[in-house]
Amino acid sequence: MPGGAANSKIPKGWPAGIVYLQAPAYSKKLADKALEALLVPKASLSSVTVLPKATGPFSTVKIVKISSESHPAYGQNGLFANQHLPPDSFVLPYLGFVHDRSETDEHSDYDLSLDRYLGVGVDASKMGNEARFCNDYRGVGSSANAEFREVWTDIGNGKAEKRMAVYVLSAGKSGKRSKGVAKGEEILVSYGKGFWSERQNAT
Ligand SMILES: C[S@@+](CC[C@H](N)C(=O)[O-])C[C@H]1O[C@@H](n2cnc3c(N)ncnc32)[C@H](O)[C@@H]1O
Repeated sequence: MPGGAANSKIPKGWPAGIVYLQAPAYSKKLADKALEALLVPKASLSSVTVLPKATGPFSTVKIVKISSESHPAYGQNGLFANQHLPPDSFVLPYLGFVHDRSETDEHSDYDLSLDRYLGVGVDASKMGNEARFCNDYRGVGSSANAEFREVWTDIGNGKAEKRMAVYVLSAGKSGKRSKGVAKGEEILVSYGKGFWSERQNAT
C-alpha cells in the first residue's frame, strides 16, 4: 500500500516503489575480499564496540514531507526526531544496496562510502530505511546536528557487520551542542562540500 500506513513493518510516509530494508542488501557481485572485510568474527573486534542489531521501523524518527517553501528540499521528504535525541547517541543504521565500484551509480544521491579502500558503498536510492531521508544542513539550519559514522553490528552467529549509521553529533568541547536534537527538529547531516560541487559540475 502506498505510504505503508497499513503495514506496521513499513514506516509511515515510506514512498511506494522503494524497498524498505531491515538489513543491508548485498550485491551478488561483491568479491569475497569485500565480504570478508564487511562480515568479521565478533571476537576479532575486541577493542571495538559492537552494537546490538536495531530493526525498523524506528519510532525515534519520522519521515516528513517538507511543506515549507523556504526549505531547499521543499516537496521532498526529510527525517525528523520523534523524541529528544541526546548528543552522541545512535539514531539508526543507514541501510541500502551494498556494492563495489563496478556497480556504483554516479547519479545516485543516496550513496555513502562504506569501505573506501575496497571501493564499497551503500546506496539507498532504490532500497533502504528511514536514514535515506536525512537532508544536508545547507540552507536549512546553521550547522549539522547529526553525522554518518561507521559502526559494527552484532548480526548473530558470532559475526559482526560493518555498517554506516546516523549519530547525533557530540556536545562539543564547549558544550554548544549539549542539547542534542529536540523532538520535532529535523535531523541534518553534512554531505560534504564534494557532494555539492559534484552536483554543480553535473548540471
Ligand atoms: C539523501 S537524499 C535526502 C532525502 C531527500 N530529501 C528525499 O526526499 O528523498 C539527498 C537529496 O535531498 C535533497 N537535499 C538534501 N539536503 C538538501 C539541501 N540542504 N538543499 C537542497 N537539497 C537537499 C537533494 O535533492 C539531494 O540530492
